[in-house]
Amino acid sequence: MTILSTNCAVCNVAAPLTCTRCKLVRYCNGEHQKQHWPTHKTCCKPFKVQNDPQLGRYLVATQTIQAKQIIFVEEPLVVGPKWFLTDDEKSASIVPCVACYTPCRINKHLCRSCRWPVCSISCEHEKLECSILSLGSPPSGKSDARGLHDYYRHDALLVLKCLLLQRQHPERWAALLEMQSHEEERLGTELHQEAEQRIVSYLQQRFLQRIKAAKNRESLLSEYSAELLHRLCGIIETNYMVIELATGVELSGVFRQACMMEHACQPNCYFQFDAATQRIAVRAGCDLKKGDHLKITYTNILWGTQMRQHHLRMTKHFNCRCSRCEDPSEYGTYVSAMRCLGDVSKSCGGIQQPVDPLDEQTQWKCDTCPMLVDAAYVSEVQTHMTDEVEKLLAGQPTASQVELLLARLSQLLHPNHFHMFNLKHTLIQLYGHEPGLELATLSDLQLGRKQRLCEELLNVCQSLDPYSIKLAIYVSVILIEIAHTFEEQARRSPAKATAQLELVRLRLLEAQDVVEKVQDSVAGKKLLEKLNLDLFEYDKLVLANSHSQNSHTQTAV
Ligand SMILES: C[S@@+](CC[C@H](N)C(=O)[O-])C[C@H]1O[C@@H](n2cnc3c(N)ncnc32)[C@H](O)[C@@H]1O
Repeated sequence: MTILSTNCAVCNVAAPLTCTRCKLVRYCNGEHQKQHWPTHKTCCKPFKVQNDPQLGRYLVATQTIQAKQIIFVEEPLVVGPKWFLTDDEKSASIVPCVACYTPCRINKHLCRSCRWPVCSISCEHEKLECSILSLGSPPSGKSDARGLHDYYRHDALLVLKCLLLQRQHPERWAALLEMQSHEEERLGTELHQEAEQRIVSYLQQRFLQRIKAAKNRESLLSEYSAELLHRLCGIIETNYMVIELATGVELSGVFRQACMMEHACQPNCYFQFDAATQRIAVRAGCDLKKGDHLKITYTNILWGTQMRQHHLRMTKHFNCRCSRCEDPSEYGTYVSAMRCLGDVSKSCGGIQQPVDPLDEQTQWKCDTCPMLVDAAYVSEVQTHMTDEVEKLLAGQPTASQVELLLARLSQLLHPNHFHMFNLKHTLIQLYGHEPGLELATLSDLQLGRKQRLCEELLNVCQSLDPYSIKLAIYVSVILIEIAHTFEEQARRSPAKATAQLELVRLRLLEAQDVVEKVQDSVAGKKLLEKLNLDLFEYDKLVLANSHSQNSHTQTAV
């Protein structure tokens, strides 16, 4: 993706100068820059940094900003391999190339100097990083998989890359150290212990402690104490942003300004990453007014309040007090709500919600009967269900298997509960696509169910994320599936076909607009391809429909 035009804003020729304030607009010469200023000043750098005792630094719009407008573009302070690996990734035989992050076999090609995995022998990486990694004792050719994984811990390299800034970019190093690290809150926590084992002792014992004895130590690093490494882990943990490349590779980056955006469970900004320049562009997700805070979501927007709060407390050390977190019904979606089972004498079927959603230990009360249940009970039920849902979805289930689990969970959960949401989102992609359940073979009842499920899911998404920022992929899938049901209905009832086809067109265009935000991700790219095919199919249907309408008219005449 090219984020910005590289041409002059006045005459559109290749332009070497950039507006020094916003760094967004280019000019071929100073004359054109001056000439453009009266127009450009109305939108140049439309935000400022502010400070608050609770939020720390945060960003505020200083003027109206239109939806999708780029608010700022910036280079990273540091970018490196994915910061948190899943268990499967920790023991995978495919790892990111130490130089360019292209996935490569762990023991196929190794950098000639440091002996770390590279995608090809000619792919070179940064010299200082290579010199430090060269101090290690790489596993021999005979090492088993465990030995290789213990040594090549690419998830520790982001901290090493931070350390390198001391020498490579002192100004970036200073900016990095200004970032919030929550060092004190981390002490004694699991996060701290994990960082000690995964990063700090690993980097120190394998590489950094060998600097003192190195012949070229003067040219390496001077500061690498355990305390400093822990501080860097805290800075990364508090601030890192996930960057998904078009290849599917996930990186982690720390950005001076973008990382100042505060968290809200309903975001109003989103960002796109340009792999070629490594720059990030922050865009408005909706129209913003002067004084609006620029907000992104640090956690999973589809989780219920208790899970989001827990995650934010554990990893970012704050209690979110946003309007969604304060609302027991979560904007009327009930994505955390449980079904009340009543007591031994009487069943109920009411809805149970947290009395105080901001309190982890809160009781949950029924909206119909006096029943109260403990947070521990709710948490146990949810954990059990997480296991069941994850297990089922990991195994590529059939529609009838998903329906069975849905029916079972519906005894205990609100129809919009996030577990139900996940199952239903899978189901809408099975009805119409599973062998034997293709659109044409669905009964009217099944087609109606698909459509109702789509509408329910869309309502939840629009309440939680009205600008389809975090849920762009989910929403595009739903819109595409709604379009499929309308298309099938058009095929089934020729009398209503013209009206149904218009609905298909509207839903597909809506999906196209939403998917634009995530067009650089693997899922976004796939959806765009699917949308193009669907639009082609739509055109064919419109043509066929107009032929059949014409022939009807002629027959009637
Ligand atoms: C990515 S940093 C944001 C920049 C940070 N405020 C600074 O001054 O560097 C994340 C940290 O900002 C604070 N923060 C962000 N959003 C917040 C919110 N909605 N409520 C309270 N604190 C928040 C928390 O301390 C969090 O760990």
